[in-house]
Amino acid sequence: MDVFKKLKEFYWPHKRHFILSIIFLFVMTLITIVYPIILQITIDDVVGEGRYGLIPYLAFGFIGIMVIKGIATFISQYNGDLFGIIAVYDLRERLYEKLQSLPFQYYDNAKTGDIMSRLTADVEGFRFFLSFGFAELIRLVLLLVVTTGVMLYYSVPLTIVTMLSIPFLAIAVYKFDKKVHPAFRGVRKSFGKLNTNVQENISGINTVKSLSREEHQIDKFNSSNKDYKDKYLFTSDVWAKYFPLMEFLGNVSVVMLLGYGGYLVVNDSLTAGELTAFYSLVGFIIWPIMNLGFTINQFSQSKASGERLLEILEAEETIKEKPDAVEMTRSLGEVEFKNVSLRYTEDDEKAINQISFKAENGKTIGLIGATGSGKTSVTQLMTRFYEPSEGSVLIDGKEVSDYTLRSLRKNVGFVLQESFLFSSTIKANIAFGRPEATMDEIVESAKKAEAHDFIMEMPDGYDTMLGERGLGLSGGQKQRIAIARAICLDPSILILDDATSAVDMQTEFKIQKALKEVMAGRTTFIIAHRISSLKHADEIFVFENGEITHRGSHEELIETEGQYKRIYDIQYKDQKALSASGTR
Ligand SMILES: Nc1ncnc2c1ncn2[C@@H]1O[C@H](COP(=O)(O)OP(=O)(O)OP(=O)(O)O)[C@@H](O)[C@H]1O
Repeated sequence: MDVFKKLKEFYWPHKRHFILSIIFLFVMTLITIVYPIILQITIDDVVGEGRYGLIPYLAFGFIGIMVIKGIATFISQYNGDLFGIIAVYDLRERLYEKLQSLPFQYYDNAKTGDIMSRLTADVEGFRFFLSFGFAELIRLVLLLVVTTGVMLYYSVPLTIVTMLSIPFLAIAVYKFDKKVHPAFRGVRKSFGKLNTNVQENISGINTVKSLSREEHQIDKFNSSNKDYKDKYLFTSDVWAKYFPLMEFLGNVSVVMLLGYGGYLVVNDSLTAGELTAFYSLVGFIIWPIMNLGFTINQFSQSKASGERLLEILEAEETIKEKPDAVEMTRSLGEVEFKNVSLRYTEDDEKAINQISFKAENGKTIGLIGATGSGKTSVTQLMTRFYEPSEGSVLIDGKEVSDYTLRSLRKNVGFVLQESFLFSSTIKANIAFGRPEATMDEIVESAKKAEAHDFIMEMPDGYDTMLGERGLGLSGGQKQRIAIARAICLDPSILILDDATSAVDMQTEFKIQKALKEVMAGRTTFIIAHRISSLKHADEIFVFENGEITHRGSHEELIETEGQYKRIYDIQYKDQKALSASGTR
């Protein structure tokens, strides 16, 4: 029950609907119990004693209580449903908010398909129990108590005999739950995996097709699909084994009732009407107890779902805002690293090691080095995507952790190697970081990013809808929209992480010309593998194994023996050879 206790804050505020539903459930249940009593009166008094004048009263009385039962059923079901629907509405909202606030570290290991299945199937599983399962359990207890009361009123010994097999039934139900709960947890997990498979395949369809790995993907899906099927079949197996046992135990009750009850009627200790009423009443107990298997089934599913939802809700938010965090208004763009090291996880080597530098406002810093040398890691610390393991990162002389996350990130614009475009209009994509931007500002940003001309050639211009992940645009076009998005944000610090690697040299030259204007007055970090992309930087840092091994201007670095000069020689060798042959 721990899961339900922990998730109480979502459903308990709506207890009004639950209580209403339960009150009318009481009414419904009590009326149900009246049926066998009417049956008993009809058999014993009307048929047995020939008092046919009672028939109209019984008939109208019966219709009357049917109407009341109908109304009670409506109110009970409607409120029960409402209770579940409203509770999971809040829950879904909170889950989504939590997903937005979880740090990058969480997403490093998370699988999209699995998260999706938690937000959909697991939330639904939880709702189903809130809406129906809870009420069903209460109905069962109620039926047990009231029915047993009426049975005891008719005949104490017959009640005892009839109830003899009930403890065995209860044990079978308990054992069933013990088996079925872990099985359902397995089913939920497997469904998450299945979803992950589908989602990854669709997201990576280009890679799958270009490497002709469709067969492999199909096999992978089939194995997940089979695992899901097997897990589900296992629960069916448990269900199929226990259900006949429970039914058998239920029927033992009925046999004992008919045997002993018949004996009592023959001995005139019980009337025929009372035996008939007893028979119906036993059905009211046996069915819900057998049904308890189904309700427990639901309960197990929703408990397993609740556990998976709690895993998200309770995931640690490693990057928290301080209670006294200050707003960063317009940053000056002064970035300083003091002996900063970063280790992504305890077991990892340091991704960056003892980095120190100071970038004055308005300056352009180039970062170059082999892949995995730590360039991106440096920039991710500026926006607190990750927290440094040692040292401090300062902006405008203050630790980045002293600022509110929102204001900090509003001041830093990123253009990544592969930026994400949403399936929305071009206009909305450019203004994503600043939805209040005017149309003029959007167009201005696009012009600076050399994107305006191709946008205008599109059928609906800025209102053109983009496909998922910007499908329908070339790599270079997508990149220019991403650059326009960063320009539109008007940040004090701009980070271009391999931003122009997807465009051809000519477009890169054009974008760089535009970016020069954009970079004016902002501190810019350019991460690039091409020297041409960063040679105009005020200072260039050369990264090797997480450390800055050389720093200086382009001119200084090509005069120094080292990594930068080696890269320069490789990239410009052909050019030098060409010009040498030209001068000969
Ligand atoms: N999210 C992460 N979790 C764990 N390790 C990471 C993560 N991101 C990067 N790393 C590791 O940190 C090191 C530095 O990576 P980083 O991305 O900073 O390099 P980079 O110089 O930007 O490389 P590239 O030029 O390929 O983009 C690498 O060894 C990488 O494997």
